[in-house]
Amino acid sequence: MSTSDQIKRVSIEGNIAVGKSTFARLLQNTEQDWEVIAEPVSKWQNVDQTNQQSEHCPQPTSNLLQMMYHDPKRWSYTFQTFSCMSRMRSHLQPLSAGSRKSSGSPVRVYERSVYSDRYIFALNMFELGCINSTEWAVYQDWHSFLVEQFGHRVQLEGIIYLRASPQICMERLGRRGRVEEQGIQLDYLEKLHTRHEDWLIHKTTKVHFEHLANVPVLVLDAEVEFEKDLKVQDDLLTKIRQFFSDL
Ligand SMILES: Nc1ncnc2c1ncn2[C@@H]1O[C@H](COP(=O)(O)OP(=O)(O)OP(=O)(O)O)[C@@H](O)[C@H]1O
Ligand SMILES: Nc1nc(=O)c2ncn([C@H]3C[C@H](O)[C@@H](CO)O3)c2[nH]1
Repeated sequence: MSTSDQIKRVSIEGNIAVGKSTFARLLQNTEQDWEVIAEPVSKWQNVDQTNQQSEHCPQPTSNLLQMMYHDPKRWSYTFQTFSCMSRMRSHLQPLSAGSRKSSGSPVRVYERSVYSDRYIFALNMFELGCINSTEWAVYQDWHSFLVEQFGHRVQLEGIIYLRASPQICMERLGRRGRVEEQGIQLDYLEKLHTRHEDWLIHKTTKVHFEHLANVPVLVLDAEVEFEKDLKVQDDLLTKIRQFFSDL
């Protein structure tokens, strides 16, 4: 078996600002065999336009994250195509040299996935009326096609769900102060919270891939402050080690 067949692929899922990046950094700094792939937010904030430069379009980048939050009806479909393609690229990225050489059991951890792109965000935008029914049909068609074509290369062996109330996420979002997110209301985080609960806890979201319906989910209480508390970190890491070894 090659290393790429042995590797376990896990995504970290959770509401906006629940602490995924913070948690992912903790994992990255814990074990060499754990490779973390960050969410490609900076790509969304800097869409490269250098190939299309002309007198009418002189700026080399545009901030699609900002555009989506500013005018969601106009930009949500475009955003979801771009976010999902960038997540596909992350899933397909070759293994790092460290993971290839690993004699242990390498785990690749993604911050979100092509599945949360569809079953959390795109679905939510459709339900909010920011993606119309034609756009939703087109999105689902190419999403299913690509996931089926790439097969095991985009499959997950496990999901870690960082769970916290929308109110806690709202406070953390405010503290983080990312400029594009300043207009986000609690109501939006509540809707995303419900989407996560339906998908990962109640399992009532209809998913279109057999492996995804049966994927193990580890639910972690993300309300606790773990950034500076070593005891809490230790408890979380014990759960993670057990989860990874059971996959
Ligand atoms: N367990 C925690 N307790 C208290 N504050 C936290 C905790 N985890 C993260 N934070 C803080 O909350 C803010 C958001 O965290 P982070 O950027 O990791 O969220 P995220 O889930 O990756 O966000 P996004 O959904 O935008 O990718 C940061 O300011 C971080 O320092
Ligand atoms: N509409 C929409 N669709 C997505 O697939 C998606 N993924 C992340 N985000 C937003 C949440 C944070 O503000 C910021 C960083 O996570 O980007 C998304 N927004």
